[in-house]
Amino acid sequence: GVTDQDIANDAQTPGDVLSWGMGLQGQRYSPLTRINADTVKDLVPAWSFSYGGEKQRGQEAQPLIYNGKIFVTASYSRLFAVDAHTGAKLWQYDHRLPDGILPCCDVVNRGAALYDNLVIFSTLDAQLVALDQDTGKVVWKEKLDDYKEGYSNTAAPIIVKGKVITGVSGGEFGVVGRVDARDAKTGKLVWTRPVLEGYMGYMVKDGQKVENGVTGTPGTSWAGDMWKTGGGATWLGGYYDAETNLVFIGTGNPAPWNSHLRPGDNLYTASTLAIDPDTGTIKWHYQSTPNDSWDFDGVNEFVSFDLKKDGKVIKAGAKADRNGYFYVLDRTNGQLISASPFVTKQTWTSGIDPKTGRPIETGNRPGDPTKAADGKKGESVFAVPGFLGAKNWMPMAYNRDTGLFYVPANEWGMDIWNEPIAYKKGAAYLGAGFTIKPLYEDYIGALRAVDPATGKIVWEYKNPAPLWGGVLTTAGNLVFTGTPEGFLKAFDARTGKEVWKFQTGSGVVGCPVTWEMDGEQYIAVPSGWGGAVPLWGGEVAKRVNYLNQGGSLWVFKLHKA
Ligand SMILES: O=C(O)c1cc(C(=O)O)c2c(n1)C(=O)C(=O)c1cc(C(=O)O)[nH]c1-2
Ligand SMILES: [Ca+2]
Repeated sequence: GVTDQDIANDAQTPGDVLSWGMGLQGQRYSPLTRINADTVKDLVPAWSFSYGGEKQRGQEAQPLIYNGKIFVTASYSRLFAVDAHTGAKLWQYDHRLPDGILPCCDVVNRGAALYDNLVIFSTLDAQLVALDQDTGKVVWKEKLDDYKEGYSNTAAPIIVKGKVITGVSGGEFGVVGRVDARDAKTGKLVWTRPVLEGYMGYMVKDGQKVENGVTGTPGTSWAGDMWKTGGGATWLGGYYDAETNLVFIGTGNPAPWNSHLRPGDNLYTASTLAIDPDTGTIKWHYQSTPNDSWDFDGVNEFVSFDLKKDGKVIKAGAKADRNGYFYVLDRTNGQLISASPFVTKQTWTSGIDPKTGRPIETGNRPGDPTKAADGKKGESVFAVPGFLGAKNWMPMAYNRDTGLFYVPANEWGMDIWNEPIAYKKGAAYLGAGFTIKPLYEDYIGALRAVDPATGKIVWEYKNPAPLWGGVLTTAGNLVFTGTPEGFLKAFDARTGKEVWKFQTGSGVVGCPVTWEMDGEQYIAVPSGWGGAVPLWGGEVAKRVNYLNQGGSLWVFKLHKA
């Protein structure tokens, strides 16, 4: 079975892919070189596997590879085990979902975690399920929270020292964002850490709840009782860095979207948190969007890397935030090193104050509805980025050879206005209306190579439709990502030149991975258009809706002459 040591070594062992991020730091970098910028022209399909059924929605997952098997999750909380050599189905698990689930942004799932002989994934009705890797039978199942209150789960769990670490979705329903650690073999809770100031966390000792401290004093960052239903969903899960022994997890938007109802910074929403995996203590936090008024959310992944600057090596981490800034922080203490825009336009700040780390706002916020003539609709403003973000959930990759981050970015803005809203359990809690708008005729998506030492964009690839898939980079000087137009594409990691593409038959919003098996290198990526763009993208979505939906897993290898 998969051990803690195997998981700790994941990034260095190209024969398997055991964790979300292809290694717990989340660099999505493979040392493999057989498929490289020269040979990639000979990359051809080895096989493809259809997910079947009528449940054809966004396939955002990152496959896992272990022991000749591929474990891949699919829309509607399904999980397939497939023979990595032949593409034959080994087994399939269909989670029985109740009618009343409340996912905000499509019925997606981003992947599983492997531990011992288990494959563990979370479901849209906010459960965590552990299956036997050989049979697909349920070994344990735990309720994370109540789906009727708006809790759901779309993220891949991670395993840190025998514990399975999860977040929750539901920021659009006023849930309480939190991080949980459970014993990966049994599913039993070890600790829980709410991420809204005011809430108490606790550990479980001998079956008893032992409180382990409040998260802060809400009075200073939240108005009144607003913190109690304040969102901050941890909906993308986290990464872990062994050098600092910290779990890095992003927190989403404060609830409701209407920021006039919750004056203050609203800690710890729209932040990066560093959490001690042994106790659940928050060691540091960095809030990128205080009092978020645009659904900039901030859940984006924080990727650990060694920053080489002025002849020194700094233990750093980087985050391409939905708010348009590429942040580099000292990952030992959360101090800001740099923040640079990675999109061409943003309207909400004139920059990030390097001393305080806070945004310098321009006042480009939707107006207060209580100040409007009719008391119902506040002044509408045009704001950039749009609420789907300069970058959404789709994970970037870091290449240790080029020293560059590859960021799947989008260029769009929105008209946004605020409306009155009151909290009601299980109902949408926005208090805002919006229309997303493209900025440019010829592209929305842009894959950008960002130099973390300077913040400069070294190259870019422009895509007509928004980019919505994860990124993979390799020592073969390659970067892979998918497009809603149906392609998996490969780029030269140094120049950005497109060197290969393949049409998969539906939009690619999944996360590609690579591994080595019997002396050959393979690439796998799920295909299947969906996610938030077709649901919320308005006129933007029309730019892409020429491909059918449909779920499948594509696997490629080099053609032998
Ligand atoms: O606040 C939340 O709880 C939450 C959850 C999710 C999710 O679980 O997928 C998304 C969002 N917010 C969100 O704001 C968003 O833009 C989004 C896009 C997607 C997607 O899978 O395409 N999910 C989500
Ligand atoms: Ca959200």
